[in-house]
Amino acid sequence: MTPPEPADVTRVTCVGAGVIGGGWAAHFLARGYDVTAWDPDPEAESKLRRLVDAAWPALVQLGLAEGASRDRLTVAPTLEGACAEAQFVQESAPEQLDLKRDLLARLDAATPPGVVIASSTSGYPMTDMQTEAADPSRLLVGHPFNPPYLIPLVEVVGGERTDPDAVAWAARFYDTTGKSVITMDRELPGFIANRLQEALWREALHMVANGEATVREIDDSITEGPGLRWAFMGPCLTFALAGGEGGMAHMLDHFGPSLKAPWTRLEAPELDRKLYDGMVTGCAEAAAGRSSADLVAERDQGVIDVLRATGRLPGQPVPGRGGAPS
Ligand SMILES: NC(=O)C1=CN([C@@H]2O[C@H](COP(=O)(O)OP(=O)(O)OC[C@H]3O[C@@H](n4cnc5c(N)ncnc54)[C@H](O)[C@@H]3O)[C@@H](O)[C@H]2O)C=CC1
Ligand SMILES: C[N+](C)(C)CC(=O)CC(=O)[O-]
Repeated sequence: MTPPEPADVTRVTCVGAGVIGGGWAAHFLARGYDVTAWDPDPEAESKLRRLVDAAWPALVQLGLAEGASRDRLTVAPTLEGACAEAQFVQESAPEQLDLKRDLLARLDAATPPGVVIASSTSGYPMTDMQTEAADPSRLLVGHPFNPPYLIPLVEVVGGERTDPDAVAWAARFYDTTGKSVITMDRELPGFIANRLQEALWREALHMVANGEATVREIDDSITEGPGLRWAFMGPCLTFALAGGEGGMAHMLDHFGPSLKAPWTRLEAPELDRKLYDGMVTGCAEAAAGRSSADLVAERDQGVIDVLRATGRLPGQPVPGRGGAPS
């Protein structure tokens, strides 16, 4: 059986309904889909509905699709029931390889033939996860960014046994739902964005472990500095401007040698108790009394303000900037 045309999809299933599965559910609901969720946690439904309720004001600001409603969310009692009529499945279960392998095989068995099944994994190659499925050809990675209902990017990539047509279908489907898609033609652990984020994160952990900087200084160094540029211009083009009229060529001539300077320490630090506690305490200090719900609301408003200011709200196309959500 072939999957429906991406534009004809009306029903989406989200398996695993935590931070990311719930965020995907909010995204699809806001875009006017019927969403069925399944999660083995008995508390999952109340957590999911709380997450969707917290996300909804931001989604209303962005503009809901015609017919979009939180009433179109159903929580199924079984995985099989959740998948029986799915036209697309987004898996967002915990990041454990054996769990993903078994779960993807179960999803494959429960989902109508031809329907594409995407994993939200943050870094496992699909080749390593599709090993147990009877039909691995429809399994692929659709890696989102938190929160999936606001951050446009999704990285799409198949495994060795994925049908390229399934990858192309998923890219078109995500695009239809308003996501900004990067389709990768090969597997890289961590894909593109997490490979970049991981380098920054590793250095942040080293600085905290060594007492070189506090959590707050690290966060301020990005939000008051490079992060302002990165919202609309990537690190490569930004650094080309560091070369003045000479552009990237002058930038490389000038600063190339510092690539060999000990600015970075590429081995991951040991995540021992001291570092763990230092990060947790440092984040509590940086939150300065704001609850997790306060921070989610602040983040959501901040992302919307940035999207608006940089012309990336629906219907705000800006020349030279790809991937505006529709
Ligand atoms: N948290 C983040 O910032 C991001 C996470 N991801 C990926 O999304 C996936 C989910 O991560 P989170 O939502 O952060 O985790 P989470 O811990 O918030 O949620 C995971 C959910 O999966 C459920 N679950 C447990 N066992 C399950 C099973 N066998 N089948 C189905 N569901 C099961 C849990 O009850 C929980 O509700 C992971 O693969 C992660 O790497 C991707 C992008 C960003
Ligand atoms: C922390 N994380 C590695 C799970 C983050 C991601 O995968 C993407 C994101 O939201 O930054």
